[in-house]
Amino acid sequence: MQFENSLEFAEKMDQQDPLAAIRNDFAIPKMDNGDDEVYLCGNSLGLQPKLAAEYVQRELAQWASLGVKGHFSGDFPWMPYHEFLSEGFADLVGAKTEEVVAMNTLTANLHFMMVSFYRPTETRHKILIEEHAFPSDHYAVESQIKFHGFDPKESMLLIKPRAGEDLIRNEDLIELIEKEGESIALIMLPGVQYYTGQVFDMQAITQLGHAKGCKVGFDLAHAAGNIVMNLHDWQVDFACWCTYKYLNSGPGSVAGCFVHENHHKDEDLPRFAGWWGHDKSTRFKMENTFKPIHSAEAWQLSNPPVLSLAAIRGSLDTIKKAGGINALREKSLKLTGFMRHLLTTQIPERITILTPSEEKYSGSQLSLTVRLNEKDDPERGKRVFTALEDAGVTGDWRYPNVIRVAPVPQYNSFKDVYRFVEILKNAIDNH
Ligand SMILES: Cc1ncc(COP(=O)(O)O)c(C=O)c1O
Ligand SMILES: Nc1ccccc1C(=O)C[C@H](N)C(=O)O
Repeated sequence: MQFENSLEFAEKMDQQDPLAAIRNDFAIPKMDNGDDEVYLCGNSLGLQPKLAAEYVQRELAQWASLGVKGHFSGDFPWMPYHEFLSEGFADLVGAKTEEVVAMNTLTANLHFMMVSFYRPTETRHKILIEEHAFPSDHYAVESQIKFHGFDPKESMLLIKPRAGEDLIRNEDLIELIEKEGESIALIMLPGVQYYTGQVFDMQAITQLGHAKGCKVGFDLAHAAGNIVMNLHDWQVDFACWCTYKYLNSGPGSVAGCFVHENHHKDEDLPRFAGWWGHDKSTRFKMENTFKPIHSAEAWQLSNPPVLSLAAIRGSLDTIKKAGGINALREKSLKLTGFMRHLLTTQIPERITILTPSEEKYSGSQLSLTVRLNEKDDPERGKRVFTALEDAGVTGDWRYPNVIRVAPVPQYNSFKDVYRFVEILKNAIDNH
C-alpha cells in the first residue's frame, strides 16, 4: 500500500475506511480541552465498547428484578452464560467452540494449564520460555518447576535475543528446540511479545515441538483480537489470553482459554477440578464423583463472574459487527503500516522501531526507542514519553527503554496516527 505524509491523506483514509463508524461504538477518553485523546494503549487496556456497558447494566437489572431466578431466566441466563462467548472466542483464535472457554484470569489459567500439560520426568523436565517473558509468566513457570521438585536453574530453559539485538531469531529458536527438545516437557511462548511486539511463528514452533515430543502452549495476551490465528489446525495444545487488551472487556476481566480437542477425552490428564467442570446434566445432583465435560469447559472451577462475562459479550458483539478478526486485521495492517511509514520517513534518525517490519511477524503494536544524542542522558526516552502524555497521547512506557503504541483498528483512526507522529516529532525536538 502507498502511503502519503499528509493530514489530507489520513483524512481520506478515514473516509474510505469501512470500519470508521465502529469508533462511535466506543467511549473515547477526552483531554481537558474536550478533544478526544489520541489513545494508543489498547495493547494494555482497551477502550470501553458501549455494548459492554449496556450488557453489564442489563445483568444488573436482571439481578435487581429476578434475584436467583436470573440463573435460569431471560435470553441470557447466568447458568450457561459463558457459553454465549464460545463462538466469539473460537473465531478469534481459530478454534472449535468446544475448544475455548472463558474462565479465571490469565496467570491463573497458565497455572491450570501447566497442571495438565507440564508433566516433568527425570529426563524430560524443562520448560522453554523467553528470558524476557512477561514477569507473571516467568514467576508462574518458575513456581511450577519448583512445585514439581525440580530446580529452575536446570529446568527453565531461556531463549533470548543475540547480544545487541532486540528480537528472538527464528533460527535460534529452532536450533534450541532441535538441540534440547528431548529434555523439554513444555514450550510456552507468547503469540505476540509484550515488549517488542514481535509475532512468533506459532505453527512452526508447535510442529517442531511436537516432533520432539514436547507439549506446546501459548500466552496470547497480546495476540487475541490483534492477529489472525488457527490454533486448532496448528495443533496447539493449549493457549491462554486476557480480555482487557485488544478484547476491550475492562480491567481484570475474565480470561480466555483454549484446550485442543485432542485432550478433551484424556482421562489420564491431571487437572485441578471444580464443580463447573463437571458434567452439566448431573452437576446439581451434588455427587462426589467428578465427571469432566468433554470440552475445554472441563477446566472451569467456579461459576464465573457474570458481570465480567457480560462486558466480554458486549465486546465480542462489537467485534462481530466490525466483521470479525479478518476485517480488523486488514485495517490494522493499514493503520500500523501508516504509522510505520510516517515514523520512518519523518523522523528516521531519531527513533528506532523494535517491532519487526514483516507482516507475518508484527501486529498492531509498535515498540519505539528514542535515540540518544551526544549531550543526552538515558532518561531521554522517558522524558519524551511524558511530553507525549502531556500533549494528549496515551501510550505506555516499559522499562528499560521502550514506548509502546498500538493503533487499534476498532477505534483508532488514521488521523489519530497522523496526530501522534506530529506530537512525537515535537516532543523529540523539545527534549
Ligand atoms: C504476556 C502477559 N502475561 C501475563 C499477564 C498478566 O495477566 P493477569 O494479570 O491477567 O494474570 C499480562 C498482562 O498483564 C501479559 O501481558
Ligand atoms: N493489567 C494491568 C494493570 C495495570 C497496568 C498494566 C496492566 C497490563 O495489563 C500490562 C500489560 N500486560 C503489559 O503488556 O504491560
